[in-house]
Amino acid sequence: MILTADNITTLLADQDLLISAPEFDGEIKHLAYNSKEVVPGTLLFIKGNFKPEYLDDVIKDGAIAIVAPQNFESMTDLPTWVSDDVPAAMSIVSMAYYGYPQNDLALIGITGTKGKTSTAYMAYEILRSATHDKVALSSTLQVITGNEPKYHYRAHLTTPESLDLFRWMREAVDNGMTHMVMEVSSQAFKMRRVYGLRYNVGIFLNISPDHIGENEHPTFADYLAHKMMLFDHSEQIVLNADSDYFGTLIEHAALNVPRDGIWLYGKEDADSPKADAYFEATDTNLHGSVFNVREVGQQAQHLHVSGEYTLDMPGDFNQSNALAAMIATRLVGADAPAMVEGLKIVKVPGRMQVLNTKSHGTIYVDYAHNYASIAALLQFVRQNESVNKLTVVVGAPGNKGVSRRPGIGKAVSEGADIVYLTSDDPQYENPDKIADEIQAAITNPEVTIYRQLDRTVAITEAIKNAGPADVVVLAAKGLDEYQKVNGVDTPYENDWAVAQRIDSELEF
Ligand SMILES: CC(=O)N[C@H]1[C@@H](OP(=O)(O)OP(=O)(O)OC[C@H]2O[C@@H](n3ccc(=O)[nH]c3=O)[C@H](O)[C@@H]2O)O[C@H](CO)[C@@H](O)[C@@H]1O[C@H](C)C(=O)N[C@@H](C)C(=O)N[C@H](CCC(=O)O)C(=O)O
Ligand SMILES: Nc1ncnc2c1ncn2[C@@H]1O[C@H](COP(=O)(O)OP(=O)(O)OP(=O)(O)O)[C@@H](O)[C@H]1O
Repeated sequence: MILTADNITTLLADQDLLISAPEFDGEIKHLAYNSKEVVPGTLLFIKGNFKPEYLDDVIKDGAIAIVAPQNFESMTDLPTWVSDDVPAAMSIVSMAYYGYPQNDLALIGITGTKGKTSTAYMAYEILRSATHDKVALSSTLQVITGNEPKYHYRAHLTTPESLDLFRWMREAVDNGMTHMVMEVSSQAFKMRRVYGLRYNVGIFLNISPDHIGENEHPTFADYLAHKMMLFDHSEQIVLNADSDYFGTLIEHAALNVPRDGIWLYGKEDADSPKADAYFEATDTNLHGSVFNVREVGQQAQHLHVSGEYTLDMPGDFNQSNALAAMIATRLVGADAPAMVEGLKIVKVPGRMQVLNTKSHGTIYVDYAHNYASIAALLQFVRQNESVNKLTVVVGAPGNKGVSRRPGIGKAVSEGADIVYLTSDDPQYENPDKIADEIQAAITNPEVTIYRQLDRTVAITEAIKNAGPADVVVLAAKGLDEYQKVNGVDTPYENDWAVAQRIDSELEF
């Protein structure tokens, strides 16, 4: 793909993203936002904390022009488009460069404080069944643009940089994909990674205080405002009627989408506003769930999703995620048999993975790492009357999400019998101090607290001491295979592998 200098000037001017354009008539053969990705013919976008010294390599490696904020034009002789919003400019130029691949994809965008990845995999699996494998995925865990393993990429962000996103979308379209499911973080809206992109269906799962701090959102209001940008960019919206701040959410949604394009879902008997579709568990156990979906009112009857579904993932929050995925996929063409099939087989790596042991009860490996998700998980386990003791192994990362620590302690205090406070990516902080902060919020004297900063030893002890009717939750690290310590990714076996190994050693 090739863009001319005139194309770029016009694209940026049309979006009001241009301060000045260079005298230049070259052809752009490649785009990059990192100096290490520059090849001859590259247009480089200079954003974030780009260091002027990178420019030496950029010129040496053959960049022919840059899009940069003010002041950069004086640092280089390279032709420069000056913009006061380079990330937005990058999105607009990237989508054009890759030929607007979004126009050939039915696109579902998913946001929410919790459940984005789980819901994305559910929608992906339903659509795989509905479209005979013509669906792409962009999630925190993986990006999938085709069915062969070479088109499966490890993700580095929940929502990729726009340049990567549109390149992957192009690849998906070229691979014959007709649908795409993607997670859209509030940070992606804030950092303009999805600037100018519209979704056929936007799913809004829930919102609770999170992601507030350095490098994220300064306040909850800022977090909420950026999450609600999904409403401004979606043709239709699937909204959780049980979400906190529902009044604010529906008010904002209604400003952008007519009522017959807003689909509300909720839990049967929850004290929530009227929804179009409800779910209710008909059989829930520690390993999975069977649930019923009921449509209410005239609008909902177009959905045709009433009936009973089996989900191979436990937790009523996952039934809620599943109903959101069902409605959204219905709106882009999936039918009920595809939903039955997709939900029966869906697995989300590191989310609610269940290990049933012979003598040490049920073990969950789960990514829950803030108050809302740990509380929801422990509450779900508690609902099961056969559970004896509930043990949680948990820590919190260093230099990140500091505000989560008291929330983790509170959730443990409300729901656990035993807790092992341990390490979770301590980075440059002392994990013992992080554990102190979590422990300060465990006010329930009934909770037995152990401190074991070696995560592998903590998991070993927790499993060893659990009886056959107990549950052990290994929280917050999912299938991560490293601990971030002092800026280094230190190899770590992963919680699931440790649990399986300990269980087989104990049974032997
Ligand atoms: C605040 C934030 O979102 N920052 C992201 C942003 O940083 P940035 O633009 O300042 O980039 P930087 O790493 O400081 O580097 C500046 C520029 O120099 C370039 N560079 C860098 C090194 C070099 O040798 N040469 C070079 O050209 C980089 O490519 C970049 O364009 O762009 C970088 C990639 O270009 C991201 O890695 C980085 O995410 C950081 C790591 C991050 O932690 N982001 C989190 C907050 C985030 O985005 N999270 C959400 C999920 C939240 C949720 O769960 O809901 C997400 O969508 O992932
Ligand atoms: N709807 C929900 N409400 C509350 N908790 C949930 C919900 N869905 C999932 N969870 C819990 O949150 C954890 C993280 O889920 P998931 O990875 O799907 O969310 P996410 O929004 O992608 O998270 P993150 O932004 O932290 O990557 C799960 O392992 C589960 O414990």
